[in-house]
Amino acid sequence: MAGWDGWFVVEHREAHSQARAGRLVTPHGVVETPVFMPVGTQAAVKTLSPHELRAVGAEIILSNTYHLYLRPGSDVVAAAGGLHRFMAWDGPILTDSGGFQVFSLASLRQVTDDGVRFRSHLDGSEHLFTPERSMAVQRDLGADIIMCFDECLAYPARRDEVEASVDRTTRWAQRCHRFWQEEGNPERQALFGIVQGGAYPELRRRSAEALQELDFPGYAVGGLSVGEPAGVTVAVLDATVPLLPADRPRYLMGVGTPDLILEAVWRGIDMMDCVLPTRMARHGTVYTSEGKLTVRNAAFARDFRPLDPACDCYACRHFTRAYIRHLLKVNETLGMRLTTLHNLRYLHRFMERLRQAVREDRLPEFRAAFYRGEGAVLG
Ligand SMILES: CNc1nc2cc3nc(NC)[nH]c3cc2c(=O)[nH]1
Ligand SMILES: [Zn+2]
Repeated sequence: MAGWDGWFVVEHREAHSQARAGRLVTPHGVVETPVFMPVGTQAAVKTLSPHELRAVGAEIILSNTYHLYLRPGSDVVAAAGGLHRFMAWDGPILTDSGGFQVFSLASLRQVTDDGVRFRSHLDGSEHLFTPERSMAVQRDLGADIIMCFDECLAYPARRDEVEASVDRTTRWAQRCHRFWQEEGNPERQALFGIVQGGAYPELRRRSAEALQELDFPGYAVGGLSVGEPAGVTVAVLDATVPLLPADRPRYLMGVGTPDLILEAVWRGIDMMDCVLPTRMARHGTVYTSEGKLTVRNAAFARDFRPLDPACDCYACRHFTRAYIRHLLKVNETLGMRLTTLHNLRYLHRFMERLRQAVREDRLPEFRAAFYRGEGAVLG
C-alpha cells in the first residue's frame, strides 16, 4: 500500500551481484542495510544492557512473541508502554510471530487451519495461537516490524507436505494482513510476509506470488536454517530472492554465520538475524580476524593478548584471553558479557565492511578476501 512506499530506500546496487545497500526508515530510527540483527529472545540480548548494545553498534534487535506472550505476558508489556519502554531500548525492534518457537519449543502441538494448539514449555498450560492472536500480541508489544504467523516445516519435508503448508501459510498471511489493517497499527508497524516452500523452487514461487498479492511492507524468506546443508540454503535463495519485489526489504530468518551472511547479501538479502553469535559467545567461542577461537581452551591460559588484536571493542581494549578464559572457567558472568560484547562488535564491523564493499562495487574482491581468510572472519 502507498503508506509503506519509500520506507525502504535502496541507495546502491552492487555492480557484480544482486547485493544492494540501503536504509530502513522506522519510527524508532534509521537502519543501514544489509544489517545483522542481534536476538533479544526474552526482551534482552542475553548479558548485555541497551547501553552496551549501542556501544557495539547494534541498530535493530529482535524479540520473540512466543516467549513474551508466555512470560511476562503481552498485557504486562503493553501496560509498561510497549517493548521499547519496558526494555529501555529506543531503537527499532522486530518481533517474530511465534510460529517458529511454537514448532521448536512447545510440546503437544496440534496444527489445524485455525491455528496451533500447544502446551507451554514452561508449565504445560494449554494455549491456542492463531494468526489473529499473534497479530494482537505483536500489536501490544509495539515492535516497529512484525511478522506474519506462518508454518515453518523441518528439513527435509515431503513435497506434498510442503505444498499444503505453503497454502496454509498463505491463508494465515491473509488473516494476519486483515487483522493488521483492521485492528492493528498499519501506519506504525510494518508487517512482513514470510515465504515458505521448503527446497522446492516451484513451491517457493507459489508462496512468493501469493504473498505479493497482499503487497506487504517487507518479505522474509522462512523455512531455512532449519538443519539443511548450506548448499540447499543458498540454492533456495537463488530461486526465491529474485521473486521478491526489489523495492521492499528482504529478510532471511535465522541466518547469521559470516559466510552465509555474505552469500545471502550477494543474492539480494537486506536483513538477517541469528542467535549463534551471542550463544556461541556465552560458550566461549569468539570470532577473530584470524578465525574462530574457543577461549575456554587450556591453550589460552597464559595468552595475554586481547581476543582479537584488530578489534576495537571494550573487551579487546581492556582484557586478555587468559583473563576471559579464567572468568568463563569460574563461571563469572563478566566472562560471558565480554565475549558477547566482542562477537556483536565483530559482526557489526563485518557488516560495516560488507556494506562499504557493496557501495563501492567491490563485493567480488571482498568475498575472495573473506574466503582467503584475509582480515575477515572465518565463518
Ligand atoms: C516467525 N516465523 C518464522 N520464524 C523463523 C525463524 C527461524 N530461525 C531459523 N533458524 C535459526 N530458521 C527460521 C525460520 C523461520 C520461519 O520460517 N518462520
Ligand atoms: Zn573485541
